[in-house]
Amino acid sequence: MSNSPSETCIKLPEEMYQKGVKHLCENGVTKVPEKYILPEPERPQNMVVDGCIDLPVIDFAQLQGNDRPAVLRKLAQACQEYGFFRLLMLVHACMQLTNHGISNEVVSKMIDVSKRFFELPFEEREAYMSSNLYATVRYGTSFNQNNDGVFCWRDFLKLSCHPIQDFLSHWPSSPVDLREAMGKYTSESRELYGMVMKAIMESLGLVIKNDDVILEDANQLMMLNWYPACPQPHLTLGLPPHSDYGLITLLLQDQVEGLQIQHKSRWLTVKPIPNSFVVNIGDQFQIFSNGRYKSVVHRVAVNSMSSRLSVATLYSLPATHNVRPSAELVDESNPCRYRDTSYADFLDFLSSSDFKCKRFLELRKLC
Ligand SMILES: O=C(O)CCC(=O)C(=O)O
Ligand SMILES: [Fe+2]
Repeated sequence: MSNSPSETCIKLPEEMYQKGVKHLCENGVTKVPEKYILPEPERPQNMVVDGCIDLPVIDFAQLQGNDRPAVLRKLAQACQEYGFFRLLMLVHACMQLTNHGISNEVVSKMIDVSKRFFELPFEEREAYMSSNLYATVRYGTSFNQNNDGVFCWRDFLKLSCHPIQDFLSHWPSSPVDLREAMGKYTSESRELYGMVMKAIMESLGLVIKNDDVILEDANQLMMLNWYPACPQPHLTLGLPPHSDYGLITLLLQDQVEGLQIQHKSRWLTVKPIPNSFVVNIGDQFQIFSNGRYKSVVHRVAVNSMSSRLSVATLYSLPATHNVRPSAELVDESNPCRYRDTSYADFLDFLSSSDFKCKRFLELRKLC
């Protein structure tokens, strides 16, 4: 399909776009407005999509059991080759797992209450809108609505989560069960993060103590992403190609597919599978591992049939900490590959970047 001829292109006042995609759809938009239409080469159907990817599966029960060394080897391979893996929470439906980090009930309540948040009347959601990137509770749209030339087909609610007692009372009070359901999810997700991070460190041959800053003080941020069903999904994207900034991201998604990862120059769709999380390495961990583990570019496609929800919990070093390659992973044959990076460097990048440049890591490379 060619770029839509201007006479058929919908153009709306800028403030309409700032209110988000859900608001547009609620106001009867039946075609994708010009603001969301990507240049032809960047449209999803013009980049090779090569089917689905079976991400390496890390079975949480096995990771906690006698097979740990073998699972850690698999984990190392997944982080080197894909930068992504699937964390399977339950192996057999009938098996009672203890210590498995997060319960099905907490996960399904989290998905349910998130969907109900996005279904609230616009006036209620709007109360949390802010263009301030530092806001600890922020409802917004697109990737970076302050800068994006072309907008993405996504609305989001961003919540700071750690320490929870500092933030819970600022989170939306509607739906009435939001704070309780998301508070529980946040705490259980953090437990899971601790176990996953210890395993990732161990897979690199590193030991991490419970009071290490990476465990105890890691910043925790939750991104609730809502991708409304889109009348012309071939023209736009839910999220543009990007890598995540932090250490690792734990991604929970509903049953609608949309996430695609770049692997050997191809775009591959990650099928949603119940009882599992998708875990990916972020830029900070690529730097920390001196390039051993990969922070992989991914994006989100939208579709005309269903809206989609995902909850990305991003763990990163506290804003006061610089990230640099671990001394234990630097030697003569593995020279230091990245310059020291502060959170301020990242925010500078974020506020200056546009839709086409989402590769913060490239700017931090030494060789
Ligand atoms: O919606 C998804 O599947 C991915 C979301 C994502 O990449 C992000 O929030 O950084
Ligand atoms: Fe992401």
